[in-house]
Amino acid sequence: MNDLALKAAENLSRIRESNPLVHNITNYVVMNYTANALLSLGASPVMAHAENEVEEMVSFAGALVLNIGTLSDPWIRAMITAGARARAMGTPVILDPVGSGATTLRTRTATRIIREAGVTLIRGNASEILSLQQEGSGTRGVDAVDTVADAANMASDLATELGVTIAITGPEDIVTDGTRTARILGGHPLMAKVTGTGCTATAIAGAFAAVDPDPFTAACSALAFFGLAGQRAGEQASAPGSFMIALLDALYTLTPEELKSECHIDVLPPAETAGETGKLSR
Ligand SMILES: Nc1ncnc2c1ncn2[C@@H]1O[C@H](COP(=O)(O)OP(=O)(O)OP(=O)(O)O)[C@@H](O)[C@H]1O
Ligand SMILES: Cc1ncsc1CCO
Ligand SMILES: [Mg+2]
Repeated sequence: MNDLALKAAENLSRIRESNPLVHNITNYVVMNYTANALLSLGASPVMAHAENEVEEMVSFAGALVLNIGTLSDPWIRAMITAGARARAMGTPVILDPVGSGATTLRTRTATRIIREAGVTLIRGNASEILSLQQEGSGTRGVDAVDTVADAANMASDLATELGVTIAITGPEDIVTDGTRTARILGGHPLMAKVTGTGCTATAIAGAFAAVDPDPFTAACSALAFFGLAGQRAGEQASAPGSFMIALLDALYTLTPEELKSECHIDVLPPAETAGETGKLSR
């Protein structure tokens, strides 16, 4: 057990005690599941995307989650407006750049939100994160076509350049703020067979950011918690439908004590990051 595991347990307790409101401007595909995931975890979700409502809503939220999964122009304006208000209030803003790299609209919107909406934490799969630096990345849709190791090699520099924390998910997860880097293990292959588990990881990161002012430790805590819940769900269910339900249940039943003793978070040395086959130099 290390300090990050202790912090994860403390953050989970804080969420369950304080029930933070998480304002989500998210996609149609995952709205219901992510709202249920936040409720199971112990947070309070609200989905609100009307341009003339988001400033008021975000003003009493503990965190704002922006997800570009099903974009349209009014939603983009709402995300920028909500982000600006969150930034002015010092409220954490978490971005999920769903499908960034697949189309020009997605890539441009993701980078615009990062510039204009006060983003503190970005959570995406490897291809989405790579696209934030490389024009013309090979993403075809919302699923990753690159490995976590590919993206981890550049994420630390990108985090420094953008002044944000970056979380890359996949079979293993990497979190970096440019100075500190951690690897989180856990989860289950069925997580990639249920749509929106990445969006759910991002929403959960919103709940942790609402109780932890350090986006790096908030992201490590959230992914360690979600990874352990995925592992538990995989022990209960062997196919995607029942896995979805088992995952929601695991978010509800996992205790801070279990998280502290069973989660897998490794702090990586400054000059190294991890790949699926071992350590890679940055
Ligand atoms: N093969 C795997 N083994 C273990 N955990 C996994 C695996 N694939 C994904 N995960 C976990 O699933 C969650 C979602 O990660 P993923 O990278 O698939 O997101 P995503 O591609 O953005 O998903 P979506 O777009 O469907 O929301 C993360 O918590 C990650 O750790
Ligand atoms: C499948 C899909 N398409 C747009 S958003 C989304 C949910 C997973 O990212
Ligand atoms: Mg995604």
